[in-house]
Amino acid sequence: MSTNDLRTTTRRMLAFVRPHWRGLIGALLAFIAAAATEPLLPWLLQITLDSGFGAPRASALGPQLPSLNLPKPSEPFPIWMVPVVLIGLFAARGLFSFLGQYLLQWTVGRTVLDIRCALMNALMRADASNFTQMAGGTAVTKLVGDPQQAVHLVSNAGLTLLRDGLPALAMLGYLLYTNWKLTLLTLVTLPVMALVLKQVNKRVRRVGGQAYEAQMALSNAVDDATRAWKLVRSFGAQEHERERFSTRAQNLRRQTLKQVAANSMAQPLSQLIASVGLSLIVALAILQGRQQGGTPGEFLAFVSALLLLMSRARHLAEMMQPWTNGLIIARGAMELLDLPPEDDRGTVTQHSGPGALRLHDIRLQYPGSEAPALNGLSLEIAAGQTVALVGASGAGKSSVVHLLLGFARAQGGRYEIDGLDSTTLSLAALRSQFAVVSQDTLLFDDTVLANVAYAQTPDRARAESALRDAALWDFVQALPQGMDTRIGSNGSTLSGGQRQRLAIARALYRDAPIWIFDEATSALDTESERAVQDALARHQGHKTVILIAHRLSTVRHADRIFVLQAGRVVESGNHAELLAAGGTYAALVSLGEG
Ligand SMILES: Nc1ncnc2c1ncn2[C@@H]1O[C@H](COP(=O)(O)OP(=O)(O)OP(=O)(O)O)[C@@H](O)[C@H]1O
Repeated sequence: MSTNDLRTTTRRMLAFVRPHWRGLIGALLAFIAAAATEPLLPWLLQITLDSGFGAPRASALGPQLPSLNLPKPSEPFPIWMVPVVLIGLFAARGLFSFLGQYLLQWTVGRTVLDIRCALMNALMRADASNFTQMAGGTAVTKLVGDPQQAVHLVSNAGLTLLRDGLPALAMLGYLLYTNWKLTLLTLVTLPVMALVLKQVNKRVRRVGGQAYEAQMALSNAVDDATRAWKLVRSFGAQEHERERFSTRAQNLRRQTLKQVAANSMAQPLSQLIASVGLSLIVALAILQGRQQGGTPGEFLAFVSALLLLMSRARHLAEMMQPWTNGLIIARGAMELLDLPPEDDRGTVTQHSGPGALRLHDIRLQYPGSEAPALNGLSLEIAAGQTVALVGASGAGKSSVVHLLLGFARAQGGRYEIDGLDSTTLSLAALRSQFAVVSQDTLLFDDTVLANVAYAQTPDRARAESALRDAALWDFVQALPQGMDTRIGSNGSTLSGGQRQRLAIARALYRDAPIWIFDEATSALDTESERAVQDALARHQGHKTVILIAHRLSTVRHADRIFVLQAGRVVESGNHAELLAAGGTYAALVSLGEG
């Protein structure tokens, strides 16, 4: 992490804190008020001693403290005042401390919330390509753990800056006032100390970055092992996963140790430099005292003030490490803010058409891949038509879906929807035209109803109709809480076929003009598949339906079948026409039947 990165991250953090500055100022005032009660304690003690026992007896108590030039009570005060004032003082101090902590945490909490929401926002806007590279655990750590930890570390460091910085300044003023020559000489050691601390900090930043990466790798290992728990157990791979985890955990331990070692170097090094400076100054002070005269009291006052300043300065130097570590974590999390967002330049934000599609000479190549996934692909689908895309694995069927939904942009060719160039539509407007059931069934840890009416206002009657069409109504009705039954993480309490039918019901519920079924019935038994096909047939003519299936029996009733090969359409027609043509489709059918 470079100094520039540190500065940028600090600016970014401050931008998140700024809206909550009132909380921060409130906390600061409360801390100052709490600190201000401290000198009152010795003063009260003095009053108690001087007046509580009657008239002051100078001979017994020795000389008055010269520095405490405070009002002296002349009359003995009533005894009941002792507990009242003492308790009142402690109560005020406690209250201000509590208020300071509370307001600080309020500010921290608000800031963390804002950062988390901004990160989630960035994640939701990020281009699809980001998700193919990002591990699930990474996003969780960056959104959940990192903001809290980063703001906590940085705010604690900031608090130290206030707690020690202000008294250090005051002490410096006092030293300059009493002996400016010697004090200025003391400051000579500062550049040396700054140089050493800079070197230490450089190392802290480097090993801190490595420790952060190691932590991310560990989170991802846990994410893999829990998400793929069935696979892990069926492969008997628990030991393998344990070892993968243990290797990464060891690495994190090593990196953390290096981090702690780097952090701990700051204190002894700064103390060593300080001791050189201190011995020099003390020697000079004695020399000055001998030559110019001066009382041992003056000498003692100067040296003790110097020691106090150094102790504060040491705390300030130590503050750099948590500050840097906090910023390293913050930068890691805020990387999400820099993810390239989706290319959403379309200006038409509302579209409601019949669902006609035209792709002409499309060329699509994924970033980083050698060959284009779609290479001169052309096809036309009239509104209300049911069409099928077939072809060998890797022919480009799913890439057509990616293109239609705007997850990937074509590098060449033209994609029209209802006669409009798709790039003129905003992504939200474009996607509102589709309901998709994808190859990998994705469900949410919520009720059946919430899954069917996903991200829309739930309408029970409409959900029931969608569940009936998806041949799942009988099953849902028999559940203990019907549509209000929770289905577990990714629908873990359902069978594969039930999960797929629920995903179908979700697509049917969405009132979009174009339905895409990408291998959507692969997990269904023949009876359920027939039921879904019957439901689709009932909508035929009202909806544009795109079916993608390896089992050709499921697409034979389509109005038109497009056969894809190496990213382009090589044949099209209905089942009978394509069989009669005796081309690729006929070969695929005979392969399937054979
Ligand atoms: N995100 C991606 N990044 C890079 N290449 C990709 C990506 N997705 C797909 N591809 C490549 O694009 C080509 C077409 O893939 P696509 O998924 O469209 O095929 P498909 O016909 O749907 O295959 P299947 O029937 O196996 O699902 C393949 O060569 C694949 O490796």
